[in-house]
Amino acid sequence: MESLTVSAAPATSVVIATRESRLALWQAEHVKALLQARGAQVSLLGMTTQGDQILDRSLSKVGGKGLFVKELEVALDEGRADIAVHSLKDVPMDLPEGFELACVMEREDPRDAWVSPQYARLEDLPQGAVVGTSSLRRTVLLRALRPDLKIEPLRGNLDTRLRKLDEGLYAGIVLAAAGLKRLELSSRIRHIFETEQMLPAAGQGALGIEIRAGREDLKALLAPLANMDTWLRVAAERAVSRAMGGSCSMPLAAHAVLEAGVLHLRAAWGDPQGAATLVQAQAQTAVLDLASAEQLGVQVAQVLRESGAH
Ligand SMILES: NCc1[nH]cc(CCC(=O)O)c1CC(=O)O
Repeated sequence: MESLTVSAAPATSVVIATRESRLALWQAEHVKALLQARGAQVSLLGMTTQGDQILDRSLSKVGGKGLFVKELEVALDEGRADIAVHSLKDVPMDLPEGFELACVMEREDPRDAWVSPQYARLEDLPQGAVVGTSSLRRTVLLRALRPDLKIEPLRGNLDTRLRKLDEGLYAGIVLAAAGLKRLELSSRIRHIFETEQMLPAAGQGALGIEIRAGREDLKALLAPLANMDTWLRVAAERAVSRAMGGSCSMPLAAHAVLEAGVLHLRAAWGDPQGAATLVQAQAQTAVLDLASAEQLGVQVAQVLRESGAH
């Protein structure tokens, strides 16, 4: 198993750049508490990103999920902050030159949740019911399960999405279980989809900490926060996305589990304009390090492409 080589003395004071949604603040506070417990002085620098501001269009049309991390990276670059805490799902496959992922932390529930005031499960929806999601992945997975449903766009942070549901615009919506659990909104969950039914997005439920490349003092401080099992799983998942073209705005799902040293990876792709059927692939390998996890991802992506994903 890969270990983190650390050569500098750990940083003692840290500024965390964070978006200001409730979930982003929860995540930043979570890391703050962990670092404070290790004796560091920690403060938060809150900021609004383009991803938070653009609510009327699908992110895949205006530049993708990178919009959630760009401003935070500028703050790191200018030295106004030291680290940025991200939902890994929102982090582009390749970080810009000069930045790196210092660690991947323990994963929350990676699955998707069904949220609906009226219908306990997706199966209970009447023909043609309206389901809210702006995720291409959720759209193609929902369509494969229920081709009759009408999928309508739904953007905004978790509270905004729940409010739009409560306003009656949708029969139900699909959200990441992780965000709902972190914000103590689990009571809104009617049903959690098994991963076989609704394959999660690469990195869903995992947090990653981004730093400017070469900040060895920060790496030394953050090393104990890393969870190697999660890191191996998301390395494989993210490698599928990268090998499929790197864009996060793709109708692509990738999910890995680690059992007795064997990494099992599944991926699915759907054509939002084409048939409701999914292209699926899976593979497993005894995993030794991040490089072999990524190799598994590349292999699965190749099978997807050979089966018609593009
Ligand atoms: N796309 C937005 C987003 N980014 C991260 C999460 C929370 C779950 C996670 O940490 O992966 C969510 C909400 C959602 O997809 O419902």
